Amino acid sequence: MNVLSVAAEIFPLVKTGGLADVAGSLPKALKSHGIRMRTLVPGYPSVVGALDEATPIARYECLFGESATLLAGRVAGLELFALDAPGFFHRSGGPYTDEHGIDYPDNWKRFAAFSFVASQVAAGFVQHWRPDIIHAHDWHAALSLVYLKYASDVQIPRVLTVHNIAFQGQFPAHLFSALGLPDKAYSIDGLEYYGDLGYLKGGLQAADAITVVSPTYAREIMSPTFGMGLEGVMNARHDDVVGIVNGIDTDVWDPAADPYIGHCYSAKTPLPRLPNREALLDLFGLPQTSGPVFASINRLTWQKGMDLLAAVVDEIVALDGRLIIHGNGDADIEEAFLDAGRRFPRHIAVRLGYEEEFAHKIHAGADAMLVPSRFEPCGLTQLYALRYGCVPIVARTGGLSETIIDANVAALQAQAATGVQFSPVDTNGLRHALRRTVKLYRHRHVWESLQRQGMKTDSSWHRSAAKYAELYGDLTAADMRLAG
Ligand SMILES: Nc1ncnc2c1ncn2[C@@H]1O[C@H](COP(=O)(O)OP(=O)(O)O[C@H]2O[C@H](CO)[C@@H](O)[C@H](O)[C@H]2O)[C@@H](O)[C@H]1O
Repeated sequence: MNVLSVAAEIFPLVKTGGLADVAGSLPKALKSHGIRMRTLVPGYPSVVGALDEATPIARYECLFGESATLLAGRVAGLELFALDAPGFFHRSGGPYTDEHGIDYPDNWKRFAAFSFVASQVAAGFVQHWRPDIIHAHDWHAALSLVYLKYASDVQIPRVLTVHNIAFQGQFPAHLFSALGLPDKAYSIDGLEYYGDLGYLKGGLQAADAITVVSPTYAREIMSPTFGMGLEGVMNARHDDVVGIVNGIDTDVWDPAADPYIGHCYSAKTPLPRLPNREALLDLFGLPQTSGPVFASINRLTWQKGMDLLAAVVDEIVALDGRLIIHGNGDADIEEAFLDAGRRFPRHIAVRLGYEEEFAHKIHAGADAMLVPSRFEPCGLTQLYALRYGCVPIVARTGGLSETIIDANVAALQAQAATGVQFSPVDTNGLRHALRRTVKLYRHRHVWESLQRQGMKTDSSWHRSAAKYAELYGDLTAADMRLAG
């Protein structure tokens, strides 16, 4: 079976978060199910520059006002199509925002052009490669399903994955006429969204199946608290929604063969974490300690609850813990952590930005990974932490609640616990979780059991890839029944 995946990011070429990790690792995991997934991505310079033997397969003289070339090529075991449209994608900022973090004003057009081309590839535009399914990710690609449904003669089953319903691609309605879609696409069953255009909303309506990155989040976004305005659509599409937890790329995240860490180790020999811990404290300029080393590798945003963490740093200091922060995001949260680092230089170290190498070193050396998200569709950081024997301390929400087993009495007795969950997700809940964690940490055998159970957890794509394969199979079978 051939599947066209459509994503705005893909690891290792362009990444602002978990979407890239999933788009980069799912195709490999599907191979053993006989599925050949090729991914269309925007032709950012980092993508176009990395393509091996890039072959131009189509040329657009005027694609939404820009010239563009559709390229095919391979990178790191991935089969890619890249839409090389310099006017849209060769920019000095990030994939969606300029260097000041401001959304590009023409995002509506950039991702409409990208999605339009995706719909053409889905419809069999590329010689010798016809997809059986189109699988779009998040709002940047959602319009591809709308183009396919309303503006194509060829139809194939359409799948949309919601990685985070907070990002919806909402634009003024007057832009509709520039999208080249028939009028009927602007309706309550289509793109219309509270009088605006809703790219994600349109994709949710046009999809034959909607996947959400955990069953818990799939339920949560049917409520106003988490649905962010789309709860009505999610409820209406209820029968076509399936929650599938993300897997991780166990080749990229493997403490037994990680090129970024000084001392490799595995569940059988977890002791060598100690030199990694020492090296990590040195790297971040913190004194060595017998107290717990907490870390958080995160976007510094409200969603991730990083303002809550910044508000309780005094608790970590009082518990004689260390805290390592790596990430970037909202200016006030960045400043709150920098300030904490200045106030408690022996306890708190901050490195703004994001580098894969630091992320790996931190997972391999820290004792506990803090993930205090207010909502979390799935979450990958806690899965990487599990595999690295870095005990996850997570908010009880979304995918975090179903991937980490709380160290309650029953779970500890059964030797099943892998971390700490906390609720309510506020500063009191987080303070309580920190105190619980330190108590567990002081019981070496209990702590080592948490680490061992975590490292034994299978967070690979194994089970989840099978669920995607099953979904694709069901959709193509239904499609053939309709055609027959
Ligand atoms: N400041 C930063 N800049 C760049 N990268 C950073 C970063 N901080 C952390 N990262 C990295 O980005 C990834 C984070 O992925 P997550 O899944 O935890 O959250 P994210 O909100 O990005 O993804 C969304 O999509 C994924 C995939 O479906 C869901 O798991 C998740 O719940 C949902 O919010 C990790 O690889 C992490 O190391």
